[in-house]
Parts: sequence; C-alpha cells; structure tokens
Amino acid sequence: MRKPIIAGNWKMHKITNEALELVNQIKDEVSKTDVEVVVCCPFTVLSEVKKALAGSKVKLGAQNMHWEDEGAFTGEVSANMLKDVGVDYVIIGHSERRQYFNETDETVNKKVAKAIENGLNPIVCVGETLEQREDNKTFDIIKIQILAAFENIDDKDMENIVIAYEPVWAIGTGKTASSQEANEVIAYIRSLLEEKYGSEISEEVRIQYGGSVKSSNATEIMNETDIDGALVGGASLKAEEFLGIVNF
Ligand SMILES: O=C[C@H](O)COP(=O)(O)O
Repeated sequence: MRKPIIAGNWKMHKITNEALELVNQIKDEVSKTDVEVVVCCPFTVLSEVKKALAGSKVKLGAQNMHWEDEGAFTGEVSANMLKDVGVDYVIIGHSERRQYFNETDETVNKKVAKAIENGLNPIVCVGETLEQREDNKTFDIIKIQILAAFENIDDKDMENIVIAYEPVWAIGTGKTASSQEANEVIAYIRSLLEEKYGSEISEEVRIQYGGSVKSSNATEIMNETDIDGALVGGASLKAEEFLGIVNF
C-alpha cells in the first residue's frame, strides 16, 4: 500500500516571518493525518523552517539543486548543502526550471543520481506542454522524460523516488487535468516503471499529480487508483487551503 504524499511547492514565495507563520499553522494539524506532508521552501528559509518543524511530522523539501558536489558554480546549491540543513526531499526537473533555467532531461538525470547519493528523496517532475498534448504526443514525451530521468538509476534506489506528473498547461492556470486524464498518464508512467524495474518496484513508487490542485478538487484526484498524492503550488501558500488538500 502506497502512503499518500502531499507536497507544497512554495516556489519563489515567502520570507522568513511568512514562512514560519505558515508552518506553525499547519504542523500540528498535519500530525493528525497519515498522509506524508512535505513543504518545499525557498533556500533562504530552509534552516528556519527546519527548526520550526522540530518534533513535527512535516518533512522539509527544497526546489532544486546542482548535480556537482562543489565548485565554481555561482548561485548554485549542492545536494550535500541541502542535506546539511536537514532537507528530506528535493524537487527535480520542475517544468519552470525546464522552461526558464535550461533544465534538460540530462541534467535531471544527473541531479537524481546525486540526490540519491546524498540521501535525499527526489520528487522528479515530468509533463507535457499544451502543444504536445494537442499533437497527441503526451505519452511519447512522458516516456522520453521518464526513461531519461532514471537512466542508470538502480532498482534499490527507486524506493526513495517520488514522481510528479504535472501537465505544463495545468500549472498555475486554474485548468486541471480531469482526474481520469491524470490517472491515465500516471498509470502509463507506472507501466514504464514496470517495464524497466518490474512490477514490485512499479507498484511501490509513489506518483503525484500537480497542476491547479485545490481543496475543492483534491478528493476527486486522490480517489483515482494510480494517483498517490499531489504537488501543490499556489494552494500550498495558505494554511487553510493546504490543510484542506492534506485532509482530502
Ligand atoms: O509544483 C507545483 C505545480 O507547479 C503546480 O502549481 P499550481 O498548483 O500553482 O498549479
């Protein structure tokens, strides 16, 4: 049985006092649920949020990392640095990074390997654009992204992986894939994992849906057979709305 996982991706939002206010509003409520809850914060507040989460079940996530251990990479943050401040999860390959910051399938793969090496759990994002969906290329694109992301990633490492299916056209637009559409693609991702890793592993890997998830549509999405959670953007910035999703 896969444990549901709801992760908030705060993106480039919240300075320290705002971040602490939000986590203080959610952490006690979250202790009442069996859902795994992660807050993926900006780098600048990770340490303070970690301290605020002491003793709570909420896990800490980052939104990106570099694939090298260290070096002259101005502005970048390594997996080891994330580990050092107590990060559990790291989002890798979010479509905004692919779109605005030259993230490629190759860099996603390098980051996944480095995250695992450092004991971080990657949340690996895949998803098609509107144009690709309209050209009936969704499954082709997803296959390319999944196979590339997990190239040379061993069976034993897959237990630490979470995948997020986020159709680019549904992110921040208010448009949601129907729960059936999302489930269909997520079931396809699971079939790709089965081909590569076998059924035991494919049945264990948790796959989230992301794209305009709100408290009002969370139940329907989470009731789908293959959807194990949500990667939530805008709705993770307000405690009441985020808790509404966590308590789907
Ligand atoms: O990482 C989260 C996704 O980009 C979804 O964002 P959204 O919930 O604001 O559509």
